[in-house]
Amino acid sequence: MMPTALPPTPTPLLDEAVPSVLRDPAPTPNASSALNIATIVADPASAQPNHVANSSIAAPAAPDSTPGTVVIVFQPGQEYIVHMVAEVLGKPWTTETELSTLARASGEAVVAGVVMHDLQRGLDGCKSVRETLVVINTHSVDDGSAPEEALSEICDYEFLYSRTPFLRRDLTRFLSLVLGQTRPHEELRNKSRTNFISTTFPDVHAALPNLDILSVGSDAVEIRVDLLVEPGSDSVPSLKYVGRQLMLLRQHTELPIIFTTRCTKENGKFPMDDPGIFYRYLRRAIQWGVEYVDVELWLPEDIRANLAKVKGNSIIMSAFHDFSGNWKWTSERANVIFNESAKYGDIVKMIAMVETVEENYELEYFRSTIKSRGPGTPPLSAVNMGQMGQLSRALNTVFSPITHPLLPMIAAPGQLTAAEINEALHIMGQLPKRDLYAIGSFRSTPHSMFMEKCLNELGLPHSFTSIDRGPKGSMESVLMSPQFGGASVNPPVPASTSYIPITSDAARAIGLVDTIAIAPNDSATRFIGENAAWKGIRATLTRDYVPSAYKGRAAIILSSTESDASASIFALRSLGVGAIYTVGFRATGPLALGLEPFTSIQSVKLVESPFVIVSALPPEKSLLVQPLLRHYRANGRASPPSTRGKVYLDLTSGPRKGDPLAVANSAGWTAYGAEDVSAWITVETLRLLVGQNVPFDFVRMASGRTIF
Ligand SMILES: O=C1C[C@@](O)(C(=O)O)C[C@@H](O)[C@@H]1O
Repeated sequence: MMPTALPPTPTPLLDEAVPSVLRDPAPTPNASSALNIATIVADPASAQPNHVANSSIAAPAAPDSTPGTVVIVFQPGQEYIVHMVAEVLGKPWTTETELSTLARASGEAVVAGVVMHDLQRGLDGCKSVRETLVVINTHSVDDGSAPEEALSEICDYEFLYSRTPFLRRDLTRFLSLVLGQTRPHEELRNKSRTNFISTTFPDVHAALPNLDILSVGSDAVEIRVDLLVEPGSDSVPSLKYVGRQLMLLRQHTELPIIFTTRCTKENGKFPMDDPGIFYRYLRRAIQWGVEYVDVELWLPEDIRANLAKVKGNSIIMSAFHDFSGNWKWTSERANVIFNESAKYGDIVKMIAMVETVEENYELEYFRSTIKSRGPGTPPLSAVNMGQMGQLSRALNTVFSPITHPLLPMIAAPGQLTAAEINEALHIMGQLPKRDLYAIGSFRSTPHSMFMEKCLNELGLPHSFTSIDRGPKGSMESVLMSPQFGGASVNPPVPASTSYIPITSDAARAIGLVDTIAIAPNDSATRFIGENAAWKGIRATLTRDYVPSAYKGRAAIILSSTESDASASIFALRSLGVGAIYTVGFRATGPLALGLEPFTSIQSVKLVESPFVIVSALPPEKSLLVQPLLRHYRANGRASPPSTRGKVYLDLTSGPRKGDPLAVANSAGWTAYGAEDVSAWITVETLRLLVGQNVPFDFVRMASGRTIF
């Protein structure tokens, strides 16, 4: 989606206009907006501010605010990138170059644009407060140029971009990571199995057409920087080339990236005569906001230590490979290597070439000793190479390297695909066949065909059947059958349903279960009621804005019932939104605290402009949101940019009245429809049901289902 609502005129921050920019004054209501709230509110007379203070269930922790001042270094003529950063962060911006003034003045985070030639002078003037600034060099690669190395060096991070439709999302992802707003590893470290696809393309362009299918079953994508081949060069690809390749890959996958410079001794192409070159590339990868960097253990300790010091929010994967064939998991050396790796590695990867199947059992014993060390020990990702080592590739659970038939070559001897690993696990009895269901008021839908396709692609033995909810008691009997292995439930059922004895906190707070997943082994019950919808809604909301952009801002939710709105309320709360105004329903459930019903045009006039509007109205009422979208229009000059509405989420599906998405787009909102949310919900459902990751773009391209 292209950026919206860039400030049409500069919004100065440090002159007289400052108060008006930062204070978020209430917008002047536009008298011509035909706001007929009464047509939406079912029973206006009974709608009162809700002060239900009892059963409050905490929403997940809201994001931290962006710290201090974000300094955006830009090339002459590229000022728009400063505006875009400010948009993504939901913060005001300035081109004030006295960084010291800014650093001292700002209680509130701001974005300061500094043209590249002025940066050094600006930094010289603020040495004592340098650490309060996050300095990001931005560079457009559209003219084939690369950033000056000296400039990259003095900045904390660097964002390389081209002006494509992917720019906004890539920028959001980059900022979310480097500012610590998203921590992809937090989720992955708790997954029972994780895989990463080792791409081996000499040029990322070749990967793009198949990237979605290639990464089915992967939790991350490895870019083997040492295998990239820069046209016209037969040595190490330049940083300029690598930067562009990385940018391209990141624009085309939402998966975290692993940046690997594998050395010649460990089956790679990076020469080992100058370890400093590894530091240069890996340090730059951290500056580029790569989620995982692979740091080889043979590198001198000062290099590894320095990388750990500057890693920011990137995760360090320490890597050790032995190709000699003589290396033993049973030797004391295995412990020494693990301990040395654990000094600076967040994850320890150990890989050895083996000749016998017994060496897999030795590895499993070693793995168990590491596990028994308990909390504080970094997770071990360990496999054996060669055909004899394939068993260990199925048994490893932490970031297993996988390949795919569409790759030009395997990255290491004995690599398996995600499907082969799952098939092996099934044969060994580690992955029993389960009966999965879509339970709802539909028969075979494109959605269930898509699910079957995914199971097939992933080599999973499970069956997938769509069934109607049917008469009372029929769902219960499905759940009680011994083969029952999980279900997506659409429409969702109340979280209080008696035959779903355990529900997740989110499902309980939202009051609805839309997914029934198999509970972890140590649970008292066989399955657990989950809610995938709120995660889908949150993922959609944070595609073009960082989580903290929502913090403290107002939201409006339109719905005919509280239950249609509850997943949205929970998702918005998880983003730390401020006031939530409701239209069309009055909340009484666990999420009701702090919700304010709009009862009349007067109440609309009194409130601050919403940052986000969500409509969960039924199709026949869908057009009722349109006046609100026009009233709080996101473009135009009626109000200062920082007070305008930004995000519109339309959860209505099916044949509808009006075209709220078109209205939202033309009024300048960043608008998303139910299909986007549905695709994210499907991603989440698959994670919950079968523990596998299927990328959003693949789902968006290949499936579709309605949610409400
Ligand atoms: O470290 C590893 C593991 C690997 O060597 C393997 O054995 O599958 C493949 C490499 O691409 C990756 O960086």
